[in-house]
Amino acid sequence: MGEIDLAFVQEPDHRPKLSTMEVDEIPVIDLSVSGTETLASEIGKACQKWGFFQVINHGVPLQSRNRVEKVAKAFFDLPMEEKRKAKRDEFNFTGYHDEEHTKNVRDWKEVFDMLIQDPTILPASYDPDDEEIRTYTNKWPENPPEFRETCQEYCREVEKLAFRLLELISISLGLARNRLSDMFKQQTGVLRLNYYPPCPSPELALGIGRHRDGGALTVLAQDDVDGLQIKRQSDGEWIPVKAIPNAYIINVADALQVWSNDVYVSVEHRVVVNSSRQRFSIPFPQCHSEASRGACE
Ligand SMILES: O=C(O)CCC(=O)C(=O)O
Ligand SMILES: [Fe+2]
Repeated sequence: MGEIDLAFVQEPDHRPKLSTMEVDEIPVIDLSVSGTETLASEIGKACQKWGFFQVINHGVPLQSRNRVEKVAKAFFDLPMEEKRKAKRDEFNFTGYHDEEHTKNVRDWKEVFDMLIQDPTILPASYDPDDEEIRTYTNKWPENPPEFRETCQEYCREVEKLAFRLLELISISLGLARNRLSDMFKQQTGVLRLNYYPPCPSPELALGIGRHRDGGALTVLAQDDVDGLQIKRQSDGEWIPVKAIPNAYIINVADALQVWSNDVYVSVEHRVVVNSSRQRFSIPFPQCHSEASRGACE
């Protein structure tokens, strides 16, 4: 089957069409202009119709984002044996990983996962009667030396944006401003660095197969290489999300769909790879332990 391992090959129905179609439909919301009520209403409409929107003038310092992008590139550029020193293991899911599967097909990507709250204490199982807990800690690479501090600083900045968005979403649902954000005093999210290397058969594989995100919402930074596609609700077509420099892509995740009684939608998305350019993205999921257990109010 061509030049890639069969483990990466999608079933024919799920292979991407590598068209150059560009669609500019997903709402772009400027967080610096309108008043709170207007913003909440725009966001609410986007969450209903698309489950996705982009934000500009969002308050995350560009310097902090540039720095984290730089250390991510430097880390994934390291030789494989160096990256594997920070590899995930069976006891701790943090660190480097290059064997993730989505829907049983291997993704064409490498990732680095770090806990936003270190240590993070989580229930040992999804069984609500199981009292056992597990403690997880971060695994940091030695190189680049500024990796840890840079990522931690970025997490603090992007978390402020995630909380602001949760407040606006709460207002948009007719709830008190802090109704949703109050559930996140105990943060259990994992900041992920995604690296998609060039792929010799981009018509057969995906950077990430189709999926919906867990948690409440995801705040995603992507670079200038397109690749993210979402499944349009109106007709089930896969449409690309155009990268706007320095914007964030926000998507409703599963817990928010449940909390909104299915008014807001957690939409399927995937990542298409290409044969010439590498791509980087950084998702920040807003999660908490009840959401990650699936036990939502
Ligand atoms: O790389 C992207 O643009 C999307 C990443 C994503 O969907 C995920 O990590 O869940
Ligand atoms: Fe995702």
